[in-house]
Amino acid sequence: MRLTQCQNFHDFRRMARQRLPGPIFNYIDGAADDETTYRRNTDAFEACDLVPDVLRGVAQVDMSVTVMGQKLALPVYCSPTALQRLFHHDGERAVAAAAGKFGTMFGVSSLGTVSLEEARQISGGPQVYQFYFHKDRGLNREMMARAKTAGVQVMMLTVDSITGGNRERDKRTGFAIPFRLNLAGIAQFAAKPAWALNYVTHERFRLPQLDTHVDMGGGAMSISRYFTDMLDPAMNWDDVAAMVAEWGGQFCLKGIMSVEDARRAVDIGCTGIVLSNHGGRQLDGSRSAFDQLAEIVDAVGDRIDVMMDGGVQRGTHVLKALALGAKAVGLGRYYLFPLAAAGRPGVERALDLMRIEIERAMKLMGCQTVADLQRRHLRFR
Ligand SMILES: Cc1cc2nc3c(=O)[nH]c(=O)nc-3n(C[C@H](O)[C@H](O)[C@H](O)COP(=O)(O)O)c2cc1C
Repeated sequence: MRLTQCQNFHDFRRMARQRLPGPIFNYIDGAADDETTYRRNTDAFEACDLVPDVLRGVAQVDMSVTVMGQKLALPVYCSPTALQRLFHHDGERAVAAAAGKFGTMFGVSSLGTVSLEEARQISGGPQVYQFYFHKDRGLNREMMARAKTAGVQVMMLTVDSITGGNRERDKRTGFAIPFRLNLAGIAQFAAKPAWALNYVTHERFRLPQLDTHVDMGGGAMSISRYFTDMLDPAMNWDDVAAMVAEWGGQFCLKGIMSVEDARRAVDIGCTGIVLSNHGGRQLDGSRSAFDQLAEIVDAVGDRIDVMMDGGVQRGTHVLKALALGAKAVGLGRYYLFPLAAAGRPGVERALDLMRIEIERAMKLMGCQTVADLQRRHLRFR
């Protein structure tokens, strides 16, 4: 399969599956427990229909939005994801460059494989630093100071990962960092020699955000042990309030779902929240962000920027979320499969297809600007 044959999410996913060793494909594609939340994330968009206006003079369409003080040319951004150089040797470099080209925002994960400083130099677009809260408060402060020095515009604290989700596909393959593959996993790596060749002929795999704290080489600290040993399950609202004050800029919480928590985020001075269930990878059975969106927008939408992610595969999904009041929509696997399939050209093609789909759908909906999209354009079945 070739990149030019990829027309949508499913095509990119198929191409990524052909290229990646099974354990890595399943790490991206998988989710927690029975993966019910993962499935619902996309299905939720089918719960309502778009009701278009016509004859609205849509020769020019402006897709830009302003979210957390950042002007984005598109109402979608690349949500932070871990370990991107495992998926393609260019990893975050490819995503940062593609996001910059399309004038949108991208996130670098604490578990990113390219340094946030390097990503900042590659992309002209606004950058999010996705942060986990460590037991070591000094480390938290150090990481925020580092992000500030690098010129990161938005701090994003992930709050839905207080403990690791139950990813049974990874247990079956033995996927872990450092690799601890079982026999079946090793066989699947052997079946994809092109990936293996790229992996060994490019620079060593690193986690530059955590380099000095997590030893990947000797197998001393795996990612799951990073979660259990270094992150602080005692984190509470007071801890986060202190971080928000210390950062003193755009700060959002990723993984808020309840109205109660959304109000608290406003109270402690956050400028944004992302409704998210981590792509179904954490609490299986939790509600989808799209299902929960209207309730949250109604409660706090006039005081804080509400974003959402999870299951977005189409421009029309984005339009539905915007119509309910989301300020912008995060993409996860939508750009990860293209990254795995073809690196930077893959991510660029995916973002371009998304741009074309959003523009076309806005025209067909009779909307010149994102602000024209209203609740009245949606009817729930
Ligand atoms: C492979 C993978 C790695 C991820 N790594 C992180 C991470 O390091 N930090 C984080 O906050 N979210 C992470 N996420 C969650 C995404 O940021 C986003 O919330 C999710 O992918 C959205 O769902 P979608 O993939 O259906 O679009 C990850 C998701 C995937 C698929």
